[in-house]
Amino acid sequence: MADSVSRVHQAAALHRQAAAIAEAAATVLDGDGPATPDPLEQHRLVEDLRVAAAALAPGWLGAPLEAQSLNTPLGGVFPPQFVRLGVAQPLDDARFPALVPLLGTGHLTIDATATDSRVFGLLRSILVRLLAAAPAGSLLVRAVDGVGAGEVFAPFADLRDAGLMSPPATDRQGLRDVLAEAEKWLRPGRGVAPRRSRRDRMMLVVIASLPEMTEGEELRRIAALAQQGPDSGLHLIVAGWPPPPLTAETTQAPLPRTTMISVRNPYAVIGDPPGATYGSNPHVSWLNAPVFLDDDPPPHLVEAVCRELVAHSAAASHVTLADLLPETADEMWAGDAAEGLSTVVGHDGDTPLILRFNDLTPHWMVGGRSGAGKTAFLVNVLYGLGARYSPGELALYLLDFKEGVTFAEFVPTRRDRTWLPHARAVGVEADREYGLAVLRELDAEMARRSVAYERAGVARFAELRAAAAEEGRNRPLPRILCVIDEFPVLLGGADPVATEAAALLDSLARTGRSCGIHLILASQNMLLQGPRDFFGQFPVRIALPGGGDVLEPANDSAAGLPLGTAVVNTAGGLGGPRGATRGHERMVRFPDPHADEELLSDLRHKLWGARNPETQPPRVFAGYASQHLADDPTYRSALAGRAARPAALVGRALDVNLSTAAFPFDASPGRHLAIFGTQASGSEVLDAAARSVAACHQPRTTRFVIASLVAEGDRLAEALAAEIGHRQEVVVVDAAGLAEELDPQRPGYRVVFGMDATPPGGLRGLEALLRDGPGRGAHLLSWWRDPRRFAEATEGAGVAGMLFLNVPGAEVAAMVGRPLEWQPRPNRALLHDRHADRTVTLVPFLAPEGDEP
Ligand SMILES: Nc1ncnc2c1ncn2[C@@H]1O[C@H](COP(=O)(O)OP(=O)(O)OP(=O)(O)O)[C@@H](O)[C@H]1O
Repeated sequence: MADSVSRVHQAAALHRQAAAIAEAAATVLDGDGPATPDPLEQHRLVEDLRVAAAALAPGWLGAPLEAQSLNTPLGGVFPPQFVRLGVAQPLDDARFPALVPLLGTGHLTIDATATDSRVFGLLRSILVRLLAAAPAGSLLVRAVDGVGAGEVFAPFADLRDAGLMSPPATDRQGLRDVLAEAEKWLRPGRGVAPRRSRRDRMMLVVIASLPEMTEGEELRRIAALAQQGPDSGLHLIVAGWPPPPLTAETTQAPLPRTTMISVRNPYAVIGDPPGATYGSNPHVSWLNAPVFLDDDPPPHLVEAVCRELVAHSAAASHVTLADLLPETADEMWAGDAAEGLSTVVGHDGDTPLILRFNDLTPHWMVGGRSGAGKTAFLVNVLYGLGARYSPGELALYLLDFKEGVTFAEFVPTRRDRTWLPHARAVGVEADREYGLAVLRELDAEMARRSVAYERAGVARFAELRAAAAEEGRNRPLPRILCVIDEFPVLLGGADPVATEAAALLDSLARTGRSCGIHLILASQNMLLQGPRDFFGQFPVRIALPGGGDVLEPANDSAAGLPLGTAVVNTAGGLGGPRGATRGHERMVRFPDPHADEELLSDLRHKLWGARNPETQPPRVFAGYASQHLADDPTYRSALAGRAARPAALVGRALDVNLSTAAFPFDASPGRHLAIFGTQASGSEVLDAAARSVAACHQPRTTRFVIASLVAEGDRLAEALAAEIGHRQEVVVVDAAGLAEELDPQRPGYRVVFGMDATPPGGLRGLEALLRDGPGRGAHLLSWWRDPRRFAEATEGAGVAGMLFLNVPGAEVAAMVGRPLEWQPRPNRALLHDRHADRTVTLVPFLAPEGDEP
């Protein structure tokens, strides 16, 4: 620190000295003075200027790059203030480096774009100088090149992974994104007392050429950034400014706080820098000597600088999953959750940052754009906790509402049968209904715990656990952590699911803390516009790249974060005074847990191996997965002869247990099942329903009549007849045969594929069968592609069980007789039982063929 202060003092002294020399030189260089300057005197001054330039722009900033040694060390004073643009040549044989102040002062504009080879070379040489001279990682470059497709920035591409340079924006939207990021970089709270700069990073926006169609709006934003930027460490280099005016609207003044370069042939003229002048003559506002701009730097030089910066960033960011885990094997599962849970979430320099779930920091919120490493961060936290606390101390409920695999690694798969033993329920690409069911389960657990508090007469979770231990309960009460990725999906939409989910989340957020129930809500799009006091329950805010929204609007500390870093704030995102450090905010680096798959896999196997062998695997809901009758536990127990009464099993309900959705048959009139939907999956659900009913009956105790009236049903009907034929009497009929079989006096099941295709007159017996059949053990299981045909045929004779596939909500409402919450979507169905007045959304049973990967 003292070192850098003294270096700043030194630079300031050099600056004063150089300014004095420049002033003396200017008198002579202002060639339009009355007397022709003495060449000898000019040579002497040029020499003085060279000395001054070497002091102001040492090393990388001012040396000729073609002669620059690769061994010149990188880094130096922050910020590198002066940078060389080229060589000024007042006389044929007298030259000195032409410098401008840029970082820490203002901006640079060039009146030609990088399509001019001199500008092209200049931009690269300025970039390599600044990147090499600034302390590694302290200069973030945002690049725009509307015309040249980013070619000028190509040699710097390696800096992208280190987060130091963005991929060049090449169109108007890209420009807007860059401007938006730069605007975020601006310090808020202008107009309040100036604060000491806390930033140790600067942002440099380099526009090599504006995209076509750039409009007045963007140009104004650039001008506004130029006005406000320097106070916040934001600087611009704009080539092609002012842009050629297309309309009065796009006519632009020079940018404020800017040194302007005007490219002539073969030299350039450099205007006065902001707030200063090169000359003493008030009529001359430029450096009164032609300047030959620096050429494109040697490629190996750029490459070497980039390589070293990337290596530096990799070394600085080298945190591995092992750094977040307990150090020794003895510490595995040694944690006691009575007072809270804690884990290391990342490293601040060399210091591990420990975060907690306890009374003070009960819930966390995580924000970051897509690809910012949210999954990585959450997976780290889950393994960190899973390694420290046993499943008896910590239970996990994991919900992911986006397409992706955030939590898929915690559940058993065909390839790897292990699972994270703490996981109780895992939803991958979960449905909102499933999310709601999980919240209900947590709410019920919270209610049970609240009652236990009252009974035990205690107020704190640790006391509750102690009381339970005294009562001789040998298992401690675990803390529960529920992680919800993309939680806005659950709360989105103005429907009853959203309303109930919001109420449950609110109650969990408020009351959960005292019951040992904790939440992590994550999203790429925070919109913290819900009730303020709801978000107030989340004191821990973690901002990953692009996730600054989780912080207070006035807190800009997450601007420009590279991948693998996060701002962790434990004061609800509050910024607070820009002091040297903020006690409640840290920037940490965190690893990509999947960088070392072997370590990860070993860890999961170790945790799984240590579980109580009686632990059940988590209940898993994978939104995209099909469900099959053959895997269903209720069906299996029916096959084993344990069915209490016949029921058609049609799918798995969207509840936490994925319970089997069943339609039971009894003797009440109307006890039949009708399946609706044009999709052929209707025939598959009917097939599952018929198989399951057959399984519920002891062999040779009932009779099945099977008819397929549509081509889509033929194959299934045939296979079904063969299958059921092993256990029960089966008759396969055509439309005419079916008409005969619609006889309520004959017990048994009629299974009809495509019943809407019955020829006219073929449904005459239907009404009687529907009404009187059940009393005699006769039931109809049918699939209708067209619900209207069903309505006409049944004419109000009730069918109690209706299962809807791709049937619009309005039609469902008309058939059920009242509105129901239903949006038809792939792989989902709605089952309504009129008698029980129950409706469930479910994943229907499909035939196993065809949908397996
Ligand atoms: N700390 C890290 N260091 C380096 N690479 C990382 C780090 N964290 C994540 N990554 C990589 O970045 C990519 C995106 O990470 P991740 O999937 O975690 O992001 P995400 O925010 O969950 O994205 P999405 O929301 O789109 O799923 C992955 O390829 C991952 O390997």
